[in-house]
Amino acid sequence: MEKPLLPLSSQLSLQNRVYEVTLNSAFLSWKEVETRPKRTSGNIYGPLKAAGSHYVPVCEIISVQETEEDCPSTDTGKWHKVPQSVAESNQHAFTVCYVERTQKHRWRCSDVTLHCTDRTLCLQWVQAIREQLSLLTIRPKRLLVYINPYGGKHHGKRIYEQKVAPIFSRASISTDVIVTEWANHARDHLKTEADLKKYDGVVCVGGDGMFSEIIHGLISRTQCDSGVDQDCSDEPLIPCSLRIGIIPAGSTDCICYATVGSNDPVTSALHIVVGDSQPMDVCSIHHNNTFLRYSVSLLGYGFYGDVLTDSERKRWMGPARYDISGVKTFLSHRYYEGTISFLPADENVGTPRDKLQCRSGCNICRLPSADKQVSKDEESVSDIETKGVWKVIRGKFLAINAACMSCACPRSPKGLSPSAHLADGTADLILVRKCSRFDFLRHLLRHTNKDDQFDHPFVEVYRVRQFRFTPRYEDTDSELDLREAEGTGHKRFFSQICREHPACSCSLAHSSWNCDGEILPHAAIQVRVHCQLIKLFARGIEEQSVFEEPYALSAI
Ligand SMILES: Nc1ncnc2c1ncn2[C@@H]1O[C@H](COP(=O)(O)OP(=O)(O)OP(=O)(O)O)[C@@H](O)[C@H]1O
Ligand SMILES: CCCCCCCCCCCCC/C=C/[C@@H](O)[C@H](CO)NC(=O)CCCCC
Ligand SMILES: [Ca+2]
Repeated sequence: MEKPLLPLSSQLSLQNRVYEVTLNSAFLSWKEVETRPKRTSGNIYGPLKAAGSHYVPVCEIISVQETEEDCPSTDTGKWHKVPQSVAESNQHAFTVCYVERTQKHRWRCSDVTLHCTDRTLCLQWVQAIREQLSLLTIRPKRLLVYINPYGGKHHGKRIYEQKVAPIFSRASISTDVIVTEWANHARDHLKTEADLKKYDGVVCVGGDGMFSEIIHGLISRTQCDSGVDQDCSDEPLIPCSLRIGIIPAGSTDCICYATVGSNDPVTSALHIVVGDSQPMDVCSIHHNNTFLRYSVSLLGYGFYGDVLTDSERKRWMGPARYDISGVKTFLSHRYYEGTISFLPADENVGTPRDKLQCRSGCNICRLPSADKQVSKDEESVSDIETKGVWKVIRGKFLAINAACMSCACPRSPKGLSPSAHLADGTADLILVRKCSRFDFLRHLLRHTNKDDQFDHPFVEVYRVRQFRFTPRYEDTDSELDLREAEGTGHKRFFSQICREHPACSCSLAHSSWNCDGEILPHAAIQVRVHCQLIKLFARGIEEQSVFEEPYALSAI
């Protein structure tokens, strides 16, 4: 068959109505054709108004296939599939599967089956659409999938098999699937074993902790292959080339929610299929000259560190563990002393309180940042950063949080820092100073409603590129001793007394850092944001108008 020329246009039928169907390089459209009813006793009724126009962007078509029509069997009267070749002439049809937007940023697969008068026309349509799809080279063809069977409510395997695998197979994506057998299985496999050249992306089925494993594996592998020493906190890191898809199956699923707008496995699978790409910042965390971990969502000392420490003992409860530990930690109302020093970001990346939320195609994330200029100017990141002025803040804090992105999640739909950006090379540093329980509750509750959680005299927020934290107890050896001692009732008693009587020079009160849901082994840390170090199969949260009026005719 000859190569079909575009635009291709035919009159095809859909649910017994005739449609003008057109394919060009951007859209597939179908529009009902004006029809005149048959003449009866010389009267003409009409013309009837043309109704129902539909536009599907080619980049949102998932697949096309020739359709097998259902016909009644002559002997049994039951319905069964008849291969297209033996079907009646008008029953030649093809089905196009495409993305449909529903509520709350969710995507669904929708189908349209168009009937042709003959098979040649039908095959011409299938071929033309397939050809357009083959031009979309950003779409992944081969994926490496890791499933954490124990994330969230332990539904990861079922979610993948029932909701995601059928979509991948419909989109002709081939997969190698690994169901993890131990913690850090995925990380270590990516770091040392996986033949990454075979794949166009990596898919993570699980929660934020599982995603963290994947990025640690990929980032370490990339640095190792390029000879970059991760222990050296000054050295710029090499961006990872493979994109990562997240199929949410965890307890918080904040990275998925904040990059897609929902924690829905089908939506995430469709963002992977269409080959979306969203760059993301990553924080590196060092203790002296030792690399500790990477973080993309929350780095929290004090309140969120304590919630996590307590909730780890309650893993068996599933996602509810965070609510129980949250209430317990809130009631304990502990505060911590320490010093934060930070390097503020330039003004042109906005401020944490400017209410300019990061959305699909965000202008702030497209600005060249200090980090991104490095290769152009042949100037090292540290040269640029030392030109800034470090600020130092000392005090008593209930919480010290750093968010590289909004950290929106079902618990807090606007997130920990609603105006933080996914890919601007900065993090928002939030300091919650010691205040009353009542005030802290008001602050926490504002994460769940429209009020500004930073609009309190005891809360400060800064947009930063780097920061350091030193707890008041300085001696790192005693830090470890304390951790070991915490288990004994005797020490816990004295530690409590010391917290409540700060005049006592012991200063035993200490917390831990919650790093994307993992506890860090040190409290004294140095953090630096690496602009756009990784890429996800996502596009950021779409503006609501895209959902309300998809492809309004006036816009085309
Ligand atoms: N096969 C496995 N057995 C035990 N632990 C695993 C396995 N695979 C992965 N893990 C670990 O399980 C931890 C939790 O996983 P995950 O993030 O998927 O779920 P979650 O903690 O319920 O969700 P969230 O991180 O969103 O709060 C991760 O730290 C990961 O390293
Ligand atoms: C009394 C009302 C209180 C309401 C408070 C709501 C505040 C919610 C802000 C949520 C911010 C989540 C940030 C994401 C953190 C993840 O990297 C991490 C791993 O999944 N999850 C937690 O640490 C789990 C953190 C859970 C905290 C409760
Ligand atoms: Ca950022």
